[in-house]
Amino acid sequence: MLISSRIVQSSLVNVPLRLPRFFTQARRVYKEEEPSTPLSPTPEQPEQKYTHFGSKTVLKSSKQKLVGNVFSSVANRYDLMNDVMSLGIHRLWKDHFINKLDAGKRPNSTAPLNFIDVAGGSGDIAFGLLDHAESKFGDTESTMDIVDINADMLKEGEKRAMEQGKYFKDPRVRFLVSNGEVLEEIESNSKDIYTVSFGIRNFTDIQKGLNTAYRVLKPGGIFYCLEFSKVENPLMDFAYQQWAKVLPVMGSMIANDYDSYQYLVESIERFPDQETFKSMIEKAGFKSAGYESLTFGICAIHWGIKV
Ligand SMILES: COc1cc(O)cc(C/C=C(\C)CC/C=C(\C)CC/C=C(\C)CC/C=C(\C)CC/C=C(\C)CCC=C(C)C)c1O
Ligand SMILES: C[S@@+](CC[C@H](N)C(=O)[O-])C[C@H]1O[C@@H](n2cnc3c(N)ncnc32)[C@H](O)[C@@H]1O
Repeated sequence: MLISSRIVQSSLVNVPLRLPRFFTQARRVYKEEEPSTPLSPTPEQPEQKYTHFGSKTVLKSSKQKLVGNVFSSVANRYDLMNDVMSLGIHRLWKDHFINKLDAGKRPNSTAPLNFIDVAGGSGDIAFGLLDHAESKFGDTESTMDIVDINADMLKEGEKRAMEQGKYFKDPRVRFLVSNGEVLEEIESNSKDIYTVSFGIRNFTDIQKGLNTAYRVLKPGGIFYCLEFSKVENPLMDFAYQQWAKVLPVMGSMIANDYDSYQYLVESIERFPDQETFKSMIEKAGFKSAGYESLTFGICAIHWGIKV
């Protein structure tokens, strides 16, 4: 019997797991650790909080630049590396994310939606959301702000829009270089849908990013996040950890960049687990917060509503 690709696809994205009790793992707690060898503050550098850059402890003021260097370095091989590292499964995650949100101006509605895709990079989610709104609801009016702190990554998005002949120099679509933790150009209470995909993990202050998402959303607006998370099944976690060890080697061989992919692996490890991140979403003020783990918890979709 031919197994339809959709059955295979859905089994790779969302595996209904009934874990026996002895399989459950203690939840790893996300916390900012003080540096093991604290840099003593100098007169030029008053006491500064530290943060992590992957597994390294760095001055908080330097993280944004370090992350910027990483994404400027990976930008031109970003799409290829995603397919290689995830065996193409990242596409299934993103399709599921877009279909589950199912956003678009309904035919009987007069008000187009205002989307913002933060850390939008090469446009996978932003373009996918607009395509979905148009194909499912005939929506060609909703607007999209694609925001990213890194101009090189945004250039990849603009290049794709130009090559595909869609959304380039489109009055509905803006490409904005801006920090997702602040979004100073975005008015409060102005957006209907806020999405962030594989981006918030890289923020210097994740809670600040969530608080800003809350600020820019309208009452009734939806926060929607796709991010790496914690693998709940110990056997799958073991296999995943072995795979993760290979990612920097792939980065070195394909993109000539071992360190950026070592950072990727370490940043995934540092990101809070599903429940902890849900609590952070609630702390920002969102209600009805929830999540869905995908592919054994390799990543998860989290959401919340601004009431
Ligand atoms: C610097 O930061 C980044 C740089 C960059 O270029 C991209 C990103 C964003 C990254 C992604 C969107 C994808 C990254 C991919 C991974 C972290 C790997 C995910 C791994 C898998 C989906 C496969 C896991 C493999 C195993 C568990 C090994 C055993 C199983 C198989 C080989 C068969 C496949 C079966 C399953 C997957 C269940 C970035 O942040
Ligand atoms: C792995 S890429 C994700 C791109 C895209 N959302 C996707 O799903 O493929 C992470 C993106 O987050 C961006 N980023 C990191 N820190 C950011 C910040 N503070 N504000 C906005 N974007 C940020 C990076 O520049 C990069 O483009």
